Amino acid sequence: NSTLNLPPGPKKLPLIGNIHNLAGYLPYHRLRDLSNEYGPIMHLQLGEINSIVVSSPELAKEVMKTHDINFAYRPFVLAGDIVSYKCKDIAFAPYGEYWRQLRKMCSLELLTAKRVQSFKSIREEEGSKLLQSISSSSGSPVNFSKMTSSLTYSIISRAAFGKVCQGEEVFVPAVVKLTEAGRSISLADVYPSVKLFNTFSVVRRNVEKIHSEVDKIVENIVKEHKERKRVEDIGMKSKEEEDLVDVLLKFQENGDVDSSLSDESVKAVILDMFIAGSDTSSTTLEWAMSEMMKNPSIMEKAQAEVRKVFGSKGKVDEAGLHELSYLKLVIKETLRLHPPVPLLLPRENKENVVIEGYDIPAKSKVVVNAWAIARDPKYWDEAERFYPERFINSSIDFKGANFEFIPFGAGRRMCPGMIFGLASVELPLAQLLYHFDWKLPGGQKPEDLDMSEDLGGTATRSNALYLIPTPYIPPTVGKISR
Ligand code: HEM
Repeated sequence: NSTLNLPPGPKKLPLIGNIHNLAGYLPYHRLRDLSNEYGPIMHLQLGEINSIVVSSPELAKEVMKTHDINFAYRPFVLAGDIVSYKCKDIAFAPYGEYWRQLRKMCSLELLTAKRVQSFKSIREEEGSKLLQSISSSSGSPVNFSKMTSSLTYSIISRAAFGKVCQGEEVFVPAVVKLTEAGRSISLADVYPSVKLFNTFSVVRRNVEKIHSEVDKIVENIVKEHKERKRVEDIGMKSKEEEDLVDVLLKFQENGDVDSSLSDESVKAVILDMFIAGSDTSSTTLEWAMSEMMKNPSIMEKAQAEVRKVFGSKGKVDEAGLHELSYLKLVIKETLRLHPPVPLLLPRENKENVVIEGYDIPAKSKVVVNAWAIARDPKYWDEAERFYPERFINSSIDFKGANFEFIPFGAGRRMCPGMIFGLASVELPLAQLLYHFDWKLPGGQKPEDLDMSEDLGGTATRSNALYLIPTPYIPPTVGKISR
């Protein structure tokens, strides 16, 4: 590195480089503080790995648009390698033909607006179950965080596996454990040349153990689907009845994915859907509700809108969601202040490249601090304030064209599950606002609500959100309709 003009960064220590600069902090907070000192493009040495941290919209655009192909690779992460069946999923697959085929499958069938729409009744039924369970605790505190997390897992479970699958009840808790274990950083990740770290890694042992439990269950689910398909001839199933495993098996059978969609690939993609698709939505629900509890006037406005749109219907359905323009602004503002994946997924560049006059060596780990960018007062007025109205008459959106607001990433590797994710947030949020009034427990005032964060699989609240629900009785309706 000594002959290169690397971006600035904190002083490096022998052997560990800058690892000590990150230990013990929330990484995206710490990286924002460091970038305030060293600038929007920073170099950190993490053991043997060159790590580049980008913290401005302009530089995010350089990485994810101008040099998109070069930065479309993912760095090696031991835990991710195990979870993804050696990169046979979408998120860890290296940029190339196999990954391209998987993404094509997402945009043609797996995660299209039409497919997401076909899961409407799943969302409505699971939402109604949640409302019933909250109703039964009316007047006493409910663990809102836990409830929304189990809601989004149920939605993805039913979308992925259909209705009846043996082992599903153990599968979800095992995937939660796997997601937690899968985020571990191991010595093998930062000292790849020391093969012993890879072979004898504690992370390897833990993750392999949980992964093999999960693998057995998902293997059975895939087998069940194949068997059912043989007996029933799934070709007769309408698209609305297909679940995600059915769709993947159809691609496998037709040889559409480079003739190489093995059973392992099917399992890897299904696990991706769970890991990438459930906590991201429940975290968004949790923060949207937290921000509205903190800002009662916003809560009132959102509730007034949903209660006006659905009026005396007695229930919220997806057909009317497009009328909830203020609720959509609330969700947008939640994703700005609380992007569930604050550092996106790390990228790796295949070739040496110069950015902002600095050398970025090939195979650097490149991190975009989307959280810091979305709170930067240079780009946002009253950046720390939760203010959904900021998006009225603004063309700024999260679809990957405005680099100051990239909760779903941008460019080739942008999240393919955005429509699915938003659908799993909008309906439940509207239902929860329509059917209940909400209070903080223990006489807490809005300003007392703790908003501190923790980085689990996603950037969640550090303490679960407890709220007291009081059922709202719509003008001409006596009970929650199912
Ligand atoms: C609020 C919900 C969600 C948010 C905020 C979110 C965010 C993200 C982000 C930031 C990335 C990395 C993008 C990049 O590297 O530029 C990503 C990747 C990905 N997401 Fe999502 N996501 C959400 C929901 C979902 C859902 C519901 C699914 C699937 C059912 C999904 C599947 C994926 C996959 C497969 C990738 C990897 C893409 C690739 O590497 O090519 N996500 N997501």
